Amino acid sequence: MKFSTRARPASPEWLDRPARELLSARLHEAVRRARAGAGSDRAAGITGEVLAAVTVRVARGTDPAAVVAASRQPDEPWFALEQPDRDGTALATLGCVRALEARGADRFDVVTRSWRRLAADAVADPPEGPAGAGLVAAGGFAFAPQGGGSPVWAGFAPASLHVPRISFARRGGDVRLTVAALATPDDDPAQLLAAIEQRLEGLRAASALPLLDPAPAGRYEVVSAMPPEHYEGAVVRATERIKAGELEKVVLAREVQVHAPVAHDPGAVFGALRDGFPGCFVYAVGRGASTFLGATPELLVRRDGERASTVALAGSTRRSADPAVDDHLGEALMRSDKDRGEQAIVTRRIARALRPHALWVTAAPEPVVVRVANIQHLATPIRAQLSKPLGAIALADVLHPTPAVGGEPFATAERLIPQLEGFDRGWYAGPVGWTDANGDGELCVALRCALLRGPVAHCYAGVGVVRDSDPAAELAETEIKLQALLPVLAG
Ligand SMILES: C=C(O[C@@H]1C=C(C(=O)O)C=C[C@H]1O)C(=O)O
Repeated sequence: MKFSTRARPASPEWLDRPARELLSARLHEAVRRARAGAGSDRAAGITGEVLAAVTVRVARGTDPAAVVAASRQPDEPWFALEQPDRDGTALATLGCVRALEARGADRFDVVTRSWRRLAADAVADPPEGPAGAGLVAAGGFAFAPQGGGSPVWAGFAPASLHVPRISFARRGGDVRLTVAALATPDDDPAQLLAAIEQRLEGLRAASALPLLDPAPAGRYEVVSAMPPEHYEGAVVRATERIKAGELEKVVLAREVQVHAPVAHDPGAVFGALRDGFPGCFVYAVGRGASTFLGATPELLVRRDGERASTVALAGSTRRSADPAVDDHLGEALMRSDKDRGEQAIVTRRIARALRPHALWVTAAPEPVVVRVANIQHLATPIRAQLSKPLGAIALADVLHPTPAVGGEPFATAERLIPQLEGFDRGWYAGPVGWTDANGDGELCVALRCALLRGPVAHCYAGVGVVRDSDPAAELAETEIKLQALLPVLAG
């Protein structure tokens, strides 16, 4: 018997020869521009840093998150955002050639300006194909301007977008790979190319994410960071402030931790979330050894040219395995004055925030019931035609935080939230997503989430507190929301 001795390549050749030549030419051009820029006016924003990238089509079956999870080196930054039910829409990135970070009230503005400058100067293909194909900046923002200062959130700056080394964007069967480098005046284009090629050689063409351990050994412990009575007490105090006329609504959250006998596996958790919540935005942001991930039903904003879309999501009830009971729960939610009121506060504020930037803003006259595996919500889709060239990150700045996660009026809620909750929200309820070189992009609200740090997972869930909120019912609602993550994390 004769066996073929021809060695099969371990990985596909990600860039063919013409793509390599194009990349090489772009790297030369980027270094040339970086040198020219370094000698010119820094005050005009010319910094001597120029991005170069090339985008190619790759095999239809390529699974962006699976390739990234399988190829990630220890502590290499990564990002994934996927909505399986929306035609397999996915963006997954690996590495970082340039981090855009900021803190404080103008953090959205600071990273927007840096990104615009880099994107405008870049030597790259214009965005084309699936959303997110081409050069992007991906990452997220803390809930509060200085949020994430506590040690558990180390690595998660209040604003942190990365321009990745490698990114995959997919829609349907169309998958694109973008590879990027940052050229500075002292760089050698040949070395920049060699670094990219070396990283591409280490990419593994995985077609599935790892599975969760079906029979984990050892003890898992689920603990409230603070006793549940602390949360009920916070709800009581919030309703008192609302009745005193200080504010209409405030969202209060709590933290629950899962202590596992071994380190949580972010790739496997991401895989379980996308299987269990295919209609949600399933996201992951890896910084150092930590990963912040979740499956959220809430879009903060999608910007596509002059169109902006968002959704006002508020008002929640549980689901039932019995379809008749499930429908009944949904109908009761639609008829609940408390939930409709909570929802209307969010819709009104979003429309008001968008109006100064739009030719028109439309909100559906009535909310609809949106169902995900563990919970149902009231949702009002909202669309706007922009009258100003605001990009996705600037729009996130206009909208964040909506009263779905903050309160109304926010100036009052902003002071009350840390006082009553008593912990650092970090990136919980902040925007997570990406923007491209045109300013298009998508950001979701990071809910139903966990911060994975080795064997400990920090999970967060909150509810909107209004005048007639019942503390026990609100505590129960946090438990329903936590059911997105706890079964996946707790072995
Ligand atoms: C704050 C959270 O969820 C938000 C609050 C909701 C509510 O109070 O009904 C519903 C959806 C979300 O906008 C959370 O999941 O932690």
